[in-house]
Amino acid sequence: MENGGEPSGSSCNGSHDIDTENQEWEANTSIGRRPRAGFSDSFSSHDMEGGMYESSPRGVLEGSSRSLESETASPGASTSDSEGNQDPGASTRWNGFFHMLKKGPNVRFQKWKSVPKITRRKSKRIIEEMVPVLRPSTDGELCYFKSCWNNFTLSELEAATNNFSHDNLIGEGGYAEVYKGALEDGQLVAIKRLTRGTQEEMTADFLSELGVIVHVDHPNIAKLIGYGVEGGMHLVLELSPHGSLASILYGPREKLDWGIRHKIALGIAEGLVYLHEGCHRRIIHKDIKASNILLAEDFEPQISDFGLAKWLPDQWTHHTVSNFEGTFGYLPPEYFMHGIVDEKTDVYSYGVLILELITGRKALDSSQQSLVMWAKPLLSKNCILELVDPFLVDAYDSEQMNRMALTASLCIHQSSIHRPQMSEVEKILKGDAHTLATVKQCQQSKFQRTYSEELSDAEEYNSTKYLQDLGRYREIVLEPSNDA
Ligand SMILES: Nc1ncnc2c1ncn2[C@@H]1O[C@H](COP(=O)(O)OP(=O)(O)OP(=O)(O)O)[C@@H](O)[C@H]1O
Repeated sequence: MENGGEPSGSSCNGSHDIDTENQEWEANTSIGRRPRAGFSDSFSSHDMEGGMYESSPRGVLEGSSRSLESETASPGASTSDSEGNQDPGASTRWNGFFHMLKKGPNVRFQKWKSVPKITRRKSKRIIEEMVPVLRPSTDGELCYFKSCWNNFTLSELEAATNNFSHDNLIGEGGYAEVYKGALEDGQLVAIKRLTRGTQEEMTADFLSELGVIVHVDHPNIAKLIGYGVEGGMHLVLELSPHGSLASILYGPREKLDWGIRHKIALGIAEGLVYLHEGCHRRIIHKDIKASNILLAEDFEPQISDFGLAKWLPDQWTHHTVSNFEGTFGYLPPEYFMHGIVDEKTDVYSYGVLILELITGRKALDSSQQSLVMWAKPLLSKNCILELVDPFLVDAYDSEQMNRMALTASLCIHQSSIHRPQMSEVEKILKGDAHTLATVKQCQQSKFQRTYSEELSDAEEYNSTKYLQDLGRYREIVLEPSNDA
């Protein structure tokens, strides 16, 4: 297992900071594209009542654009439904939506205020009560898109970025180039310009990201300032002066003392609690990784890149994707094996991320060694000293370190049912002994009940299988047809 120098996770789309990632990574990026599950997902629910909820931000945006379908119609692009059937109307809806954005639309988006957690077991009546809140209404909660976010013209974006000059390029991902810019009033921004993938992939990414980010409002979520749809698809975000966590953790790491690492771990946990439990909708980010964590001036972390995010209706147990999307090294076994996505997908990725903060090692190193596989035996023997990043020497708070290591081991549990919820993670990190005792007790009883299951799981999904999956995935990504 190596320190530094390699990509953080093996991603078919891994985003990176321009200055810090190596050439090998760039090769991966240029070949690999993020396969979109949005066109072929199946939405698995045991008790879903068909059609009641939109399944993703795209659903809401399409919903908004449906009323404008007659405005613009353009044959050509199409998308598919959850069964993979082609939907020729999708292109029309998207075109209608973009047309509407260009005009400075009266599309109404609702800011999701924080609400008490509503469990999946809540009655149908309560779920139905929530529905109108999620749809355009006149309850005063709605805000008008154009009054909240700026619709930038292409010339404004060009002026801000010196014509998208290479000197202003601060990051690249699987779908986007990110440019530093200064608006007319002097505000510094990051302009994310979708440049890679097919038109459909870029549109799906744009709609997913816009559809989530305009509805969320939390100190640990990246802030949207506006958008631009002239000459391409652009998102204008507040600039994070320190770039991404990946750029610092695998760059000038001395900036990251223990206090900052702990602050980052806690802030990401709070952001995820908000996404999972604090919004009216359950939002699964699906791509939590070091390059998707931006750092504000005071190193407050902000979760960014909602291109893969999914909304889950309350009564759905999980969502199933049939195409792989996401980043190797950060994804849990049930995702590899069955395509299952729920909150515990993010919990697992979060566990990997805090292991990176503790160890200074990447989720996958250059020889495809998994950080999880390396750290698990050390965690189970409580060999904290062997885990800790040598850069820290012994400059850390031992209690906080123990809690972080314990949290990591809980979050990367092979079986999703044994992983804590993010609200429990937050409490454990803050030193809440009662929550820790409850989680441990709960784990023990689950362990007793599912011991045999656990054994068969362990046989089914071990490191060999992980590497096989990795190999298979790489083959798919490297297939020439993917670049066609
Ligand atoms: N607001 C911002 N401030 C500063 N840097 C940013 C900002 N947004 C993005 N970046 C930089 O650009 C990189 C790529 O951005 P992002 O991850 O959003 O692109 P992407 O194409 O959606 O990536 P992915 O391949 O993960 O889907 C980030 O890792 C970060 O280094």
